[in-house]
Amino acid sequence: MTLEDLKTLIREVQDFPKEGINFKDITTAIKDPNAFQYIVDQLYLKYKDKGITKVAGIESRGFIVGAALAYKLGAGFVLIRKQGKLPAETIKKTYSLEYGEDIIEVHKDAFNENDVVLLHDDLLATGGTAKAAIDLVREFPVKDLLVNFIIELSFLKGKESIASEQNIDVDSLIVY
Ligand SMILES: O=P(O)(O)OC[C@H]1O[C@H](OP(=O)(O)OP(=O)(O)O)[C@H](O)[C@@H]1O
Ligand SMILES: Nc1ncnc2[nH]cnc12
Repeated sequence: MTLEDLKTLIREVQDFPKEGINFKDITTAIKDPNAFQYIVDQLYLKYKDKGITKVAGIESRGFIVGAALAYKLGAGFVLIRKQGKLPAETIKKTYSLEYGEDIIEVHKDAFNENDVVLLHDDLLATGGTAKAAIDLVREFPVKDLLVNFIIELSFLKGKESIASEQNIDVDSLIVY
């Protein structure tokens, strides 16, 4: 498996969920055992020496590889969820994304001062979701925060909007 092989396994669906959106569908990649293993292994190689204590995955597509990666790194896993799904006390952020608006939240006891957090999602588009998730993690006194995506849509400038102002290590496996 190579990055080029992986790219061919990501399906593009035109006009989903709205007209004008070219949706990058990872389901066709992660159902392939070699591709799924390749994604997790590539991210593991990048982060294995960074002292990551917790991977925080963004609902829902950020849970899939995020949880596998946390297991492989020997880290814990934290759920950043859409509003109303987490049972205990939370903190929340409203955000806009490429095709709408939403609220995400995380449990108030999710992180502590010993944590080096790797925030993970499948895809970076406008950066609205990631920025809200970064703001959530930044409410905790964590040691460090790194951010990772499987896919970045660079023409939407999401990386600029999250990395430049906040000086954060942001990386993506595939850039379109
Ligand atoms: O950079 P942005 O413009 O904010 O868009 C990126 C977000 O959009 C998608 O999630 P979606 O809200 O569709 O939810 P899902 O993972 O549950 O499908 C994707 O998984 C990212 O979380
Ligand atoms: N174009 C896109 N494809 C898949 N997920 C997305 N989330 C936001 N924009 C997206």
